[in-house]
Amino acid sequence: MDTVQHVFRGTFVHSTQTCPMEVLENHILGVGSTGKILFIEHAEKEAQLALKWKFDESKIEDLGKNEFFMPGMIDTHIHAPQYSFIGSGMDRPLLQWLEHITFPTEEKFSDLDLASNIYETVVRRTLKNGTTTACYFATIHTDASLVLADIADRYGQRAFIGKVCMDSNTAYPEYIESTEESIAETQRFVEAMQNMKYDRVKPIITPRFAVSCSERLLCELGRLADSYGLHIQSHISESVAEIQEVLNLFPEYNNYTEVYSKNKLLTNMTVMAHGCYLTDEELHLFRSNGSAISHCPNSNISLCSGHLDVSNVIKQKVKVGLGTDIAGGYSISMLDAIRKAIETSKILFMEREKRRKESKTIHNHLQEENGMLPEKECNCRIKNNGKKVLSDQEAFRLATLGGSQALNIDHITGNFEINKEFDALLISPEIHNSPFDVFSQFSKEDMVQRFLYLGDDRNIKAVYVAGRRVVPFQNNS
Ligand SMILES: Nc1nc2[nH]cnc2c(=O)[nH]1
Ligand SMILES: [Zn+2]
Repeated sequence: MDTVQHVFRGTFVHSTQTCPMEVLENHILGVGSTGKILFIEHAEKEAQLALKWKFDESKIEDLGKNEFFMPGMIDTHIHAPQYSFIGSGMDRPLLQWLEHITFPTEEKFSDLDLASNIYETVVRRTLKNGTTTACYFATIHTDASLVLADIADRYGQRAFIGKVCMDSNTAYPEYIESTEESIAETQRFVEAMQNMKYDRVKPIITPRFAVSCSERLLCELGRLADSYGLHIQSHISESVAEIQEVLNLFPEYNNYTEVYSKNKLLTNMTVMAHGCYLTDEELHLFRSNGSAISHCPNSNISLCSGHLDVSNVIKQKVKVGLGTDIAGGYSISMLDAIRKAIETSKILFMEREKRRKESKTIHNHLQEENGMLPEKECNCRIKNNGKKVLSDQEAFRLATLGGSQALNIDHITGNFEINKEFDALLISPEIHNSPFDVFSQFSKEDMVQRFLYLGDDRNIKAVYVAGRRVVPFQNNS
């Protein structure tokens, strides 16, 4: 029997398959020596649990008043080198932004000192903001990508690391590899990562996007992913100009999704960023292949790329998580991704309503809504009840359990179910300098909601990955 490493008593908030946000008050959670959750029960069972798991009740760590644990957040799409220009260059559309800002910056990451410096900063910053798992794009440089892996491991962050592959770049030909080089270097990267035997840092096959990859490269990367049993990440249907470019480059394919699927890049271990313009037919292919979408709402807005209708993605039963897409997105915080996902959903709802109201009389509209009364005439939350707007709870689930499903690691992390690893954030709403206020009438649900909308890293008192406290940072990291 595993020995108990930590026992916490207090409030635990998480998502399950059936409930987007479950608030467990006065509970007790035990973490074993391997970092796995051994039990989570109502605190009235304390004595029984102490007997069964052989721990001393005086060792229980009590949470402060109004504090709670939530699962660590999962950033399913982030470009580590782009942290060096975060919050700048937001006035260009995607393809121009890549050519003029992104590629010239990434090219410089052949310099290992630069890479090490930026990568250490990004790992620290993401961890401090509660990202316990990050799915990173690095650059085309193998050795610098290995540096990122090493830093993530040293700080204890759970991570996927992608050495970026691109053998076609007419926009900025200085930043490119040959097809053979890209394949050989990917193999070298994967084998070097496997030799390191990191516990929680894994390689991920990373064709940048179809615009910058030849068909042969895509095909060989699909083969490599298959033969090594690896995860895959890329971009898809982010902007209209990008889609047009893909259709020009790959005229023999019916749509963007087919370019990846026919090259074995759309598997149940694939996460594709954006997907703003995917048709239901393409979403169907995602679903049947078990592939996921990383919804990156900040980036979609910042680069004026488009909007993803995440409610439709959920309705089509496609796996979906959230991503910051640094530096297309300007915020490192997954709390921002939660907020922007909700706001995008509201914008889409209002646009739909506007179109509907323009084309129909109010009378017809109400009939179509199954007799639902207009908002003024009833008390119900018409938008959420009508399932038209992403709820706060659902957005919370996307940032935690949804991300773990998207990355196919939901058997390991994503919530506080027994046997999963304890990836968790200790949230303290009443910390000194808190960005929001707590009033006496607040329920625990109110507290969580205020944190999601108003909180920041100041409220994240501690971060745990697999039971190990990784924030505040330890001396060796
Ligand atoms: N947002 C974003 N989209 C891309 N498509 C190809 N590369 C990129 C990138 O670095 N960022
Ligand atoms: Zn991206």
